[in-house]
Amino acid sequence: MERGEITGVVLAGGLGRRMGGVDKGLQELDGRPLVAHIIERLQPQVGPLLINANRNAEVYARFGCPVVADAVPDFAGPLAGLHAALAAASTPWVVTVPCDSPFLPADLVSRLAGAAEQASAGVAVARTGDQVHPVFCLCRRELRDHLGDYLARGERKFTGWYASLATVEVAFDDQPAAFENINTVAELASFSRPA
Ligand SMILES: Nc1nc2c(ncn2[C@@H]2O[C@H](COP(=O)(O)OP(=O)(O)OP(=O)(O)O)[C@@H](O)[C@H]2O)c(=O)[nH]1
Repeated sequence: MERGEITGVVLAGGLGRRMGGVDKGLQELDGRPLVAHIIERLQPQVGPLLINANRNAEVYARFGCPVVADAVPDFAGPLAGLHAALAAASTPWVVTVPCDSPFLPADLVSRLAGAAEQASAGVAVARTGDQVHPVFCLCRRELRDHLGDYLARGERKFTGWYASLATVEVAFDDQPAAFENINTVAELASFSRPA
């Protein structure tokens, strides 16, 4: 799979409750919004980029890529963001990353893509140790309707969605710190780049 066949999606559509309800993707780390850190890491790994956000669309638009909101109402979780991205993307593959893991692996997409191809899987997700990180998800665009049906049934769990699909988990045990995420104001204040 070529890099240009993959749309990168920054998931920034959450409510940020543990941070007091702020728009997490716009909170600053080292003087720049989290979303800017993510774009810097993700852009070289993909073709087109999208931001998925449910608030402050005009602010996110300043980062130079299309902004898409969830179609499923009421903050249905990150799967709603993936669904919105699958509907908006024009490439055969989409990869999502959360807005709150600013030092995501530089080889994230190539490793997910290589594993998906090798296993003929439609979904590839990252894992470190026993912990699966389903919001780091590469998936085929043609799974949009399958995901739409799942959400329409009121289902919300990421792992439940892909359980019935050909899926591969890709171990990143060489760089677990790259998956650390920021949930609270205190974590934002003390967050540092992995060694
Ligand atoms: N599109 C979309 N993305 C979401 C939604 N909820 C969470 N996310 C994203 O999923 C990723 C992980 O989010 P969490 O930290 O679990 O949720 P959050 O809303 O950001 O923060 P909390 O409310 O503190 O849990 C982040 O990138 C969020 O932006 C949602 O309802 N819609």
